[in-house]
Amino acid sequence: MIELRELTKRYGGRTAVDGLSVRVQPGVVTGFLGPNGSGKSTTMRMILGLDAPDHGEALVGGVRYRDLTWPLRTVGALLDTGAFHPGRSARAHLSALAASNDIPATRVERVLRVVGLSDVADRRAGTYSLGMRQRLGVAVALLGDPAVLLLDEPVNGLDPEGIRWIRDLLRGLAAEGRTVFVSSHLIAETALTADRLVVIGRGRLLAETTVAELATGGDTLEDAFFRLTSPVTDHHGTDV
Ligand SMILES: Nc1ncnc2c1ncn2[C@@H]1O[C@H](COP(=O)(O)OP(=O)(O)OP(=O)(O)O)[C@@H](O)[C@H]1O
Repeated sequence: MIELRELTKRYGGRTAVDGLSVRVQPGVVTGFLGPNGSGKSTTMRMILGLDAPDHGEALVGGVRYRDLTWPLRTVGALLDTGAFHPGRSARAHLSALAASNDIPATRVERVLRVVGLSDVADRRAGTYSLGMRQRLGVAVALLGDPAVLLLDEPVNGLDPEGIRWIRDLLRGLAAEGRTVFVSSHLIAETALTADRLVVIGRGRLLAETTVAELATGGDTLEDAFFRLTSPVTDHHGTDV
């Protein structure tokens, strides 16, 4: 489980995340939705200890990230798919991470298989397409067999086959009982993957709901999403 308690982050005079309190449950995919600039990435960075909150806290399995003994074995994250050394192969990259996190080497071959990179595992990551880098990012997230997974806009830039692959993978991981928290600004795509939804705008919680509940209002999912977020969005779709 992920628990956010009054999580708050300010940058200068601007509040990027504003008193956010949410529980993200295991066993389902939870979509984390909001317009551009609404604070999704900042929230994820705070959960992962990459940014310090000004107020409140983020707990993973009841523990702050910085207090986890083996973070990679508790929470896997996909934040930035470009963050691989271009001269290193996928296998070398995963093997180094496994060794430094006390993860058995057998996990390397396992996650390479799961993400479909076994056949190209010795090629330099610098030669990978965006979709292959995304798969390598997912392999890193899965390496420690974590109970909690955090993915920031995982379908960005992927082709339809890649999108379907991510969708099936996330649903499978949730069905295994893991907590899967995935951010997006696209309600239609999120509705195909997620069961639960956390919707934010200007850093504040707008709704904690399910896809089914959101769709019962009579209008389309997209209309329901716009209705929720429009008070915090200007006519260009940019957060103001
Ligand atoms: N390092 C930073 N310094 C200053 N302001 C920042 C920083 N990081 C984020 N912000 C601001 O905080 C707000 C929230 O940004 P954040 O990236 O978390 O939103 P987001 O919902 O992930 O947006 P997107 O969907 O566009 O990725 C924005 O106004 C952004 O400009």
